[in-house]
Amino acid sequence: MGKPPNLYAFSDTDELAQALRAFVLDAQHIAFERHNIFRVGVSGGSLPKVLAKALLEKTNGEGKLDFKKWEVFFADERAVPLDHEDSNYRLVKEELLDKIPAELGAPTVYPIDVKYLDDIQEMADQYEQTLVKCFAARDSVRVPMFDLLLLGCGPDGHTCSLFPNSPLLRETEAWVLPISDSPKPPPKRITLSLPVASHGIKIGFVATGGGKKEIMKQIFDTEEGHSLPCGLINTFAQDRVSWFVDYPAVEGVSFPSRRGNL
Ligand SMILES: O=C1O[C@H](COP(=O)(O)O)[C@@H](O)[C@H](O)[C@H]1O
Repeated sequence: MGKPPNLYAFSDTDELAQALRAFVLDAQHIAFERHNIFRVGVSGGSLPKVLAKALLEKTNGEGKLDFKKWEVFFADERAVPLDHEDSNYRLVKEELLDKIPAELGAPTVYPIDVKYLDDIQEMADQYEQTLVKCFAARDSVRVPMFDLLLLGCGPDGHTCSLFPNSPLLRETEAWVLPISDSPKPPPKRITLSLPVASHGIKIGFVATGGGKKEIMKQIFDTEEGHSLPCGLINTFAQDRVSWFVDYPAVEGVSFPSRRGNL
């Protein structure tokens, strides 16, 4: 596998959130040094709640989040209105964005263009154009490099809206892809392609709860797990990937996890 990903396990989500905060602060620091802006791709699902705990709860910890220099993009999004209960934007907004204290500044957020709810190819193309404008022209950058990608892992090993055995996993050119038959509802979505979802300076996965332990065993302990979407990102991005999990999610996993500390 080359350089293996980092697997950090914690006794509860409070501890996990503290470590995730340190990880995000580190990524922010690297990004500010690099280009004084912090480009983050976020997922929906269970991630926004844990992320909000990491970023909003007061800690004694060092480091300041400077949200006004953040640009927030969506690793995947469902083709629904932005206030719909299935919208990843709505989830991230309600869990995190709406709760950021004014003194920390407000990020620039890039939701999908809901004009294209009935044409997901066009929606994906438009979102790709958004990335092109923010990250530099497509001609000069083959694949955009996020400062930080924050991803989830479904119980089937999907991440973003890249599902196991999907032909979308073979895409090498497009940055953003439409999907019309997602096995998990709602069916119509857009997603970062695998090359983009693997192209973060840092990539953080968050997976919690016993419901994830079987898939974690597959991803980390089996050969077949390497071809699951999460496993492919581990393989491509190697030690740029860090997993933040709780003990129930790695019960029975043999791959070495570091307990409690980054
Ligand atoms: O459908 C989705 O699922 C994944 C995983 O969700 P989780 O609830 O198991 O963490 C999520 O990362 C993705 O953004 C979402 O659209």
